Amino acid sequence: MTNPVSTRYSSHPEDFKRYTTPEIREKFLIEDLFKANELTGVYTMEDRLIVGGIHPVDHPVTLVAVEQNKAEYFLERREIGIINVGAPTQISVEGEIFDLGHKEALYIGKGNKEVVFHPSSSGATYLYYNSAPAHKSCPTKKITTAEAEVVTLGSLENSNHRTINKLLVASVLETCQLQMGMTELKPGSVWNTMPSHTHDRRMEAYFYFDISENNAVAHFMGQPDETRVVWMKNHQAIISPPWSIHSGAGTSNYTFIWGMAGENMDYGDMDAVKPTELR
Ligand SMILES: O=C(O)C(=O)C[C@H](O)C(=O)CO
Ligand SMILES: [Zn+2]
Repeated sequence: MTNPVSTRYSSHPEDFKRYTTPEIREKFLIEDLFKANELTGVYTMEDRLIVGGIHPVDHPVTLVAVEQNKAEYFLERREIGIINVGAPTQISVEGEIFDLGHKEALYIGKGNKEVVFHPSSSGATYLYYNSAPAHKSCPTKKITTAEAEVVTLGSLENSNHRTINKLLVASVLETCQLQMGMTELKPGSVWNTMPSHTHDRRMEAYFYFDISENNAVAHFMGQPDETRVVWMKNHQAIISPPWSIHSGAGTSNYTFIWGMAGENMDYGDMDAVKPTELR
């Protein structure tokens, strides 16, 4: 069987400035996350995060080690966070069943051998995941938006009114280095992460969804003094190296999942950049 997870190497910010649009898309954009009855992924050398999708259609999908792990099983030295962006479904971990509703998250700690993703009985199953190396086993836990740390930022006047649901963060549960959450833009607002920021201590990945038909998101990346744009469609993800801003403006409102790994677990550790400082 071919390896369902491909490798992407890290880029130097000076090299990034010389990339063409197709090169930026090839190195950072992840276009086809969901394939029927498969787990797909990209293993980025940016903090070794694996970013991917699981799409069980007519039979369950099992989490198995990929070539990059060189391990007996996927979670031998890793943790994983999964957010359901499709119909309510079930995930079994060492035989224990977790019911995962739309926009709910499941954290599974290092050391769990048997993880099975089941097709939903009530619609299409789309599970988005991030996985990071882990040094110890933290308890497996489901987190709903009611259990998340929720903050509302921005305003309609600034077109950036949004709710940040911090699902898998240190204030909600214990993880080794993974942090994940979901930001929902209010109707009429289109800007995420504006004012923007970088955090050299952590890389980040964004996954855009709930983008309605014929709409798209212009995702901005690069060092603050020399940015580039990547046009993104529904169900696409993008890798943000630690030196890069990660902001987006949609042609309509949308939702996205952010995930981070790296040096610290402090969600608020960001180096803010004013809109007037961007180039
Ligand atoms: O809209 C936002 O602002 C975000 O969602 C920001 C992300 O959570 C982020 O970049 C965390 O570092
Ligand atoms: Zn960030």
